[in-house]
Amino acid sequence: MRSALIVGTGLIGTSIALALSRSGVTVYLDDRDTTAVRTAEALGAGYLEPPPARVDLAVLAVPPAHVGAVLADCQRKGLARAYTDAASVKARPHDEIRAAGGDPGSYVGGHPLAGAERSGPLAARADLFEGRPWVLTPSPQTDRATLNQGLELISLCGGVPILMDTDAHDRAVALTSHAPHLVASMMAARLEEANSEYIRVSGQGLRDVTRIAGGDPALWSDILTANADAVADVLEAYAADLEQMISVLRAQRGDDEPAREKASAELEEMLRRGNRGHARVPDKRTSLPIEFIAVPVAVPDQPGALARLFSAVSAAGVNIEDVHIEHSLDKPRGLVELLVDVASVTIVRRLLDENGWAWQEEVPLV
Ligand SMILES: NC(=O)c1ccc[n+]([C@@H]2O[C@H](COP(=O)([O-])OP(=O)(O)OC[C@H]3O[C@@H](n4cnc5c(N)ncnc54)[C@H](O)[C@@H]3O)[C@@H](O)[C@H]2O)c1
Ligand SMILES: O=C(O)C(=O)C[C@]1(C(=O)O)C=C[C@@H](O)C=C1
Repeated sequence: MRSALIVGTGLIGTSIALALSRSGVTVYLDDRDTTAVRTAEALGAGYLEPPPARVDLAVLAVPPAHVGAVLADCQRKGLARAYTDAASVKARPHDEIRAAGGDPGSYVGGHPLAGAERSGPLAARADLFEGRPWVLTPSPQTDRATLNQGLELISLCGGVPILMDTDAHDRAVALTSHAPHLVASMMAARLEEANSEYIRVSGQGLRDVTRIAGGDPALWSDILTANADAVADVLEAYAADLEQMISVLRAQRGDDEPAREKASAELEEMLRRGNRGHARVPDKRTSLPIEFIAVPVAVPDQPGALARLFSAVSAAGVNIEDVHIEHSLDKPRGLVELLVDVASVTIVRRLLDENGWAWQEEVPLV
């Protein structure tokens, strides 16, 4: 791929543009919001002027409801040889493309499974898609050259391609992304009017389960309405679980000892089901065929402390595969979990001792 046009230079479009520019692709930027497109240009994501000739690939990183019309418009103008999008739902944009008179041959649907709860170009990162799944939904009409451009895009962004049909994709993300987002919003909504004394008594758990509730309501309302049935199916399953858990907990206040025991067993089984489901969530640790160890290190809440820790580890030639940070609100320190491969643990442990860092027993992750 030599040239690309990115339409929609928000979080996803600018992240794709940065990744492509970094790989030497000439990238042109377009957005109906001039501030967004100028910001993306200032970040080094690409050029503001219209492409002087047909580009190899146009990527439509606009909200799902806009994909059909934007694609038809770009195809009418003949802006690219091939087209893809990044929308979080696939069946409805496919239908809208047909309805808007778009050419299905030069289009392949796309959806990178990476993002953030922040919108706009300032939240963009060139490495956002590294190691992340990226679904392509070719239709029977999609031509081979277009599919290859989609695959090359994913490869240039460091993603992992997955081919699916649109309905299977939408059912999958209803379970793995859309319903969890709505539930995170509902959990966070319960905090809106809660007593602030109660909210103060919160730890990392609440932040973990509500982070995505910070997402853009307009975008998420578009996503959820475009995948409404599949999301409602998942919510019905949650509702059955919720009903069961309410009865299980209410049973604890009765005098019926056998009923209480049965309820406790059901509660524990739900928690075990949760453990088993959680263990199936893929992440960098489980998707790579290497054994990782997490080394938890106490880090003082001081300017430069993290940088000192990271540079000490990298100076020893050890790659930090991933890092999790847990802040202590009431203590002047946090807990930083360094993920390193099993062969490097002894080196890291010695290095931490030599430099006076307090570390805990490492936790094997796979
Ligand atoms: N946010 C995520 O985590 C995430 C992850 C994967 C995929 N996606 C999908 O990527 C797409 C973009 O999401 P985002 O998070 O980057 O949103 P964003 O709000 O950060 O960016 C969207 C951009 O599209 C522009 N835009 C809207 N309509 C347009 C039009 N008709 N023509 C030209 N520009 C237009 C907006 O001005 C905005 O700059 C969405 O389809 C979303 O479903 C989002
Ligand atoms: O990590 C996040 O903040 C996201 O919300 C990313 C996330 C998700 O994993 O559900 C959200 C929507 C997208 O379509 C793809 C990815």
